[in-house]
Amino acid sequence: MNIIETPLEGLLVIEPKIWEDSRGYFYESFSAREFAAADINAVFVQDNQSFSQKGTLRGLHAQAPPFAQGKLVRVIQGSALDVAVDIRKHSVTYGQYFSLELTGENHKQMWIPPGFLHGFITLQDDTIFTYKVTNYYDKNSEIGVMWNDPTININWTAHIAESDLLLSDKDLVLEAFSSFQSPF
Ligand SMILES: Cc1cn([C@H]2C[C@H](O)[C@@H](COP(=O)(O)OP(=O)(O)O[C@H]3O[C@H](C)C(=O)[C@H](O)[C@H]3O)O2)c(=O)[nH]c1=O
Repeated sequence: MNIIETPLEGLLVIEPKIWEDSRGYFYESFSAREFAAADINAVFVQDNQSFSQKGTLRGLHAQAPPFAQGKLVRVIQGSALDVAVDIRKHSVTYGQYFSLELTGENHKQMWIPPGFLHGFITLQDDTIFTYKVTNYYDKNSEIGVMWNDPTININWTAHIAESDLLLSDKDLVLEAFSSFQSPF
């Protein structure tokens, strides 16, 4: 697998080796041996999967310590613009984001260590988004910032009209970044 660093220290793009033949394709979607060889410190305890129609925006979410999660994210079917926001208080890139289109065709993944808000917007109907996490879900540890916070200023809607967005009630009332107290 190819590992590509991003401008946010620790946040990585992973391009697995794809084996294609007349039947289709095969690839190792995760290898603890490859992660160890790349010195990526991650022990996964839970896999998540969500199914969304085009224009669904989930985020910006994280879990606070001691339930902070590292996430290995990918799209199995469809496509999504995936976004990670650095909320490590002492990071030189605090408040900055990185985004990448993950699709069922490009097989790209993102390793998002603890200390980042995560979210995505789906760009096609019937998009299946799946990810491995390094800690269990803990509802009381959930933290979040509004998807359209003007300080972070994520360009979500280059592909989707804002009027077509689908968000949960929870995601309509998350915090403003200006008042957000990061626990990282
Ligand atoms: C996250 C989670 C949720 N749930 C249950 C509890 C909720 O009633 C229901 C739907 O959860 P939610 O609306 O929070 O799902 P998303 O909006 O996709 O949340 C995720 O969105 C962004 C993209 C993330 O990176 C996080 O993993 C997560 O916050 O699933 C569980 O049982 N286990 C879990 O790990």
